[in-house]
Amino acid sequence: MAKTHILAIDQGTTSTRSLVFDARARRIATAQTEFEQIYPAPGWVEHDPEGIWRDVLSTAREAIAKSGVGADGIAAIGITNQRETTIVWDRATGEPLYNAIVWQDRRTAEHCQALKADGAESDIRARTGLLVDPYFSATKIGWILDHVDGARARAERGELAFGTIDSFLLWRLTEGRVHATDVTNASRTMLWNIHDNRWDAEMCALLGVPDSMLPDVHDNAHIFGTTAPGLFDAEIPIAGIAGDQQAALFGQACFARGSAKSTYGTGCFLLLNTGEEAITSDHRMLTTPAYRIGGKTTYALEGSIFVAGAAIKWLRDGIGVITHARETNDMATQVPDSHGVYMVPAFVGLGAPHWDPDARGAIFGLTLGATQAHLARAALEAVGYQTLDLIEAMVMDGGGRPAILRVDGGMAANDWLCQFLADLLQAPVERPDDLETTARGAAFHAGLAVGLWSGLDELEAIWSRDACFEPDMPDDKRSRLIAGWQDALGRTLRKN
Ligand SMILES: Nc1ncnc2c1ncn2[C@@H]1O[C@H](COP(=O)(O)OP(=O)(O)O)[C@@H](O)[C@H]1O
Ligand SMILES: O=P(O)(O)OC[C@H](O)CO
Repeated sequence: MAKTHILAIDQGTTSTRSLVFDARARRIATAQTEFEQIYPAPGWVEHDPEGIWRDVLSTAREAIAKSGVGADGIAAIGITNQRETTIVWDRATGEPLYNAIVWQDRRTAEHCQALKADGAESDIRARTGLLVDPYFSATKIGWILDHVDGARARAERGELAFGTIDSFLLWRLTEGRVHATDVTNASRTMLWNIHDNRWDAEMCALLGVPDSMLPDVHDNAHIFGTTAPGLFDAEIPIAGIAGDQQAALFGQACFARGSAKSTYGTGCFLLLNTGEEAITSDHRMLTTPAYRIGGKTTYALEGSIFVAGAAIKWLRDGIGVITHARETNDMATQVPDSHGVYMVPAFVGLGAPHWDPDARGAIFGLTLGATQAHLARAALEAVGYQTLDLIEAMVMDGGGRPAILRVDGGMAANDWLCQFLADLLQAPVERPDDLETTARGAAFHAGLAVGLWSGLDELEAIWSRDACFEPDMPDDKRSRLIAGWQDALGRTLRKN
């Protein structure tokens, strides 16, 4: 059978999906399952690695079956994953020593404070492009080595392996034959030198991670290995790996310097392609490889907002203002403005560009005329204002102002939000016909590696648009709205 399809595995924070794409990158089959979040203590978040592996295998088999092309028709597998989440396993048995410690987990906050107090932040930033924060993998690895009996000694003897989820899945898919990752996942560990393209010995020493634990690092489009016999009805090359936000940038065909995508799910992650230049941000953005193909790295600036769709979920589950997230679209349309109501959704602090972990959510401007519709509109507007703040920070960093913003994620289905984004950013907002851009990005990498697609030009031609929202708001209104947001934000930030 002709091998013309790609299986993408998208292992996310709350669900595991497997999707089959055809040679035009059209999604022809999807299988998905949600899984358990484990909260052993306040601020701790874990996942069961064995459960993740079972879900990957079962959804992959189901998606292949649904596609009707059979394992024989699959040219390659692409993996994309929640980033930073950390697993340490035994090289001899493949068994994890501890649950996966998830990117949201804050248990290493004190370690990070100590690193900052020791003045390590600027060096870490210069080498890795990251801020010092429990978000990234290195302090999580250290925690496992220091809290699982005998782990540090075993790591020093070379008996243990570390990996982000992609790397663990690759190990399992190849039955322990391959211990590797890609450059985007490596770059989220705080151990990877983004300029020299190597594990950084000084970072490993500073953070107490033996280099024998670390995976080999390859391009995103690369034949990492082949699935072990018996897992599927055919042995399939694993030919693409990328962290989920970088995969979404790639899936959105943001290949040119200055192109940008924003993914609106629970939170929002905005990545701006900065070409061959790794821009160090003065405004607390992250510098990150977007992709590496043929040994050549393309970089991005990244801004992360912790709460986007989660505020809509709060309107539904927390205070019962709506029954379905999609209702917010009509509610926002019903009123001419938010009636002076501003929501600052700092439910878990504020991420980029403020990084204020102690800020808390607030609603300003309430009068007796305020209604549920105004509240819904204010929640959507807050996503727009925060996106604008990220773009302005990136512009000040020298990343350039994106001519167009491409959006995806569940919340991008909201037309009103897309229009408001266009109005605030004064730039067209484009939505692709398939919002599963993360999986598509992983499929793109895998397809490139096995020659299903010839190069970026062909991928760009494959990308197709569902809608384009053009800016249409008078300047004075825009300025007035933004001034109101900045006032509300200023009152919320803890330093005020
Ligand atoms: N039409 C909509 N309008 C506003 N918010 C929405 C809409 N549809 C979904 N959402 C929000 O988007 C989020 C789901 O998006 P998704 O990309 O599936 O998130 P994740 O992958 O982070 O779980 C939820 O928080 C939900 O409240
Ligand atoms: O799994 P998601 O879509 O919530 O993405 C998580 C990010 O990769 C965390 O950095």
